[in-house]
Amino acid sequence: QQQRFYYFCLETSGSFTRSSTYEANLNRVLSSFSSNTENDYGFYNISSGQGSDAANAIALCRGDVNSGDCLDCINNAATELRNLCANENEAIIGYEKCLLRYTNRSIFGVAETNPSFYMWNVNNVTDLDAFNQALIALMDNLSTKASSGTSRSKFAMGSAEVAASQTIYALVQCTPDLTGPACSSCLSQAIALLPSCCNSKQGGMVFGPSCNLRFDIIRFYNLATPDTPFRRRSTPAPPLSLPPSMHNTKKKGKWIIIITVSAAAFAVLLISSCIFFLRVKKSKAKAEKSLQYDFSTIRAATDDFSDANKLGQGGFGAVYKGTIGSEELIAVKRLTTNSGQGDLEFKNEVQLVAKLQHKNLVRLQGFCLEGNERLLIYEFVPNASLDQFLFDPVRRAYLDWERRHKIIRGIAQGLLYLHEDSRLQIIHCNLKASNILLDAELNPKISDFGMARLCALDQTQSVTSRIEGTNGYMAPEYALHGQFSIKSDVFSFGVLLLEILCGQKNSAFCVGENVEDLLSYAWRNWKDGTALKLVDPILGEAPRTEGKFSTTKKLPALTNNLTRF
Ligand SMILES: Nc1ncnc2c1ncn2[C@@H]1O[C@H](COP(=O)(O)OP(=O)(O)OP(=O)(O)O)[C@@H](O)[C@H]1O
Repeated sequence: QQQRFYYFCLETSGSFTRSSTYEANLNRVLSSFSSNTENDYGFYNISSGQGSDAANAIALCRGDVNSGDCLDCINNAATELRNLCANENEAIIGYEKCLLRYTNRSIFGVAETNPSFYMWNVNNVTDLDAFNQALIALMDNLSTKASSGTSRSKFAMGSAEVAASQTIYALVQCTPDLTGPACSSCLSQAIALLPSCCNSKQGGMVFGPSCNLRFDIIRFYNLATPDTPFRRRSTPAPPLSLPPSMHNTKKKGKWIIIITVSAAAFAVLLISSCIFFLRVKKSKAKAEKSLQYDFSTIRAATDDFSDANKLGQGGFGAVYKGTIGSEELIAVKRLTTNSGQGDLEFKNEVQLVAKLQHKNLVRLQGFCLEGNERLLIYEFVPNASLDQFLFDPVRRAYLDWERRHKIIRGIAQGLLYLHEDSRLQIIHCNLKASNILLDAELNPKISDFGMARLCALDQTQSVTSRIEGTNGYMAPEYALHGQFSIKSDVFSFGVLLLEILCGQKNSAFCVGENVEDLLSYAWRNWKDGTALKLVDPILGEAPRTEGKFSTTKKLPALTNNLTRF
């Protein structure tokens, strides 16, 4: 069983339709790994098709993995990625032992650093300064090795002593199609992420499409000699032995050698530390800059926060529609919550939440911070929120069972990502129909996740006061004792699911003329074996034998691109 670390379904490269030429090419590419045995250095680069229908895939196994495990990992990745990413042209998945990406763009030989992903070991190191020094030197050393002209595999692994009792083990790797300088620059950017991801941690990993690195205080790789042909790499390398001349060195000579080496090592460490921290500072400033918007730009984009552009008012502030340039649509949340959070903390939190990207999450594009103004800039999602469809007697008819089912699946996938698959576990705490936005194809996107972090609020207080404890989405232990966990989100998801199924608000549920409590009604009918009574009559009479509902009523046709009602 392979351990999956991350995956991204990338919407930026567009999507394909079922049975399209691109889909056929993609399937061909993904099924050809097993037949392609020429995989020196565990690297595959396979393409099928021409022009915009071309599917290009790259797969790379960790440099110490043998070819059998490598193929198993890649084939499993191909199957999983196709299941996880329904129809995006581009996607990437990473496991402990391999990564796989496909796209309709030409990617061979191109160094790419986005999307990146990192993880860390939760345990802290004891002597931070000594650890960092050893780590920086080791990473720089491995990075030089992997990107040097002699390294055809673009892979290097090794270890460094922190103290007599502690060793750091690390590996770095680029896809072998990169040139040496491209590999070196890719690895520098990955190394520059270490302080923000893994500072003071005993282990960490940074993954990007073209390069990755990992370190730990436990040896996690197989001992093997880098640059031996890939298929022979399962043999352990012989232990290192000192050159005979050194065994014979007299004590005095030994001391000289040690001092010389130490002085040189110290100089290297000093220089690499300076370069390392400069790099980190530069890359952090760059990332912040690209996320930060000027207030004047947003004011112009929203026509000075005009009422005409106001999309609604939520617990954290009003939301406005805006247009940047001639066509980029954004949604701007003008925060009113005065959390007392410092500017730096706010920026850091935005950086973290902006990295959470999934097709079923509303993308946080940036922020604005000027004087008392704090704005969050999101992608604009054109079809408003689920409640505005589901609880509207006319628009509800657009949501046939197929669409509702797709919405439920999407919400579940987005929530799973927040709970389990993202680098930062997020408990939403306020999952409800108005926080599910619908895009032009009625795909659901969860909004308002990470708000407790962005407003530095105590999650219990903020959410209870905003929900006022009565809206029925909260798990009992949360409503009564303020205890929240991913399980409380699952409870809210269950309530939302029932609402989608019956097409009525939990807080205003009626059976005929009688006002009832949706959860009690659902439970009673479930126990009595009459659960179908819950189903929205608009969906038709009964589910088919395989458990799918079908619509008996002819619904008004949806336009390709629904606009906001
Ligand atoms: N990214 C977006 N694109 C389009 N519309 C949005 C976007 N974000 C929010 N909206 C709209 O703005 C309105 C207010 O959203 P907001 O999330 O602030 O409030 P809410 O969900 O009603 O309340 P709460 O703060 O409790 O979550 C909603 O009607 C929503 O449809």
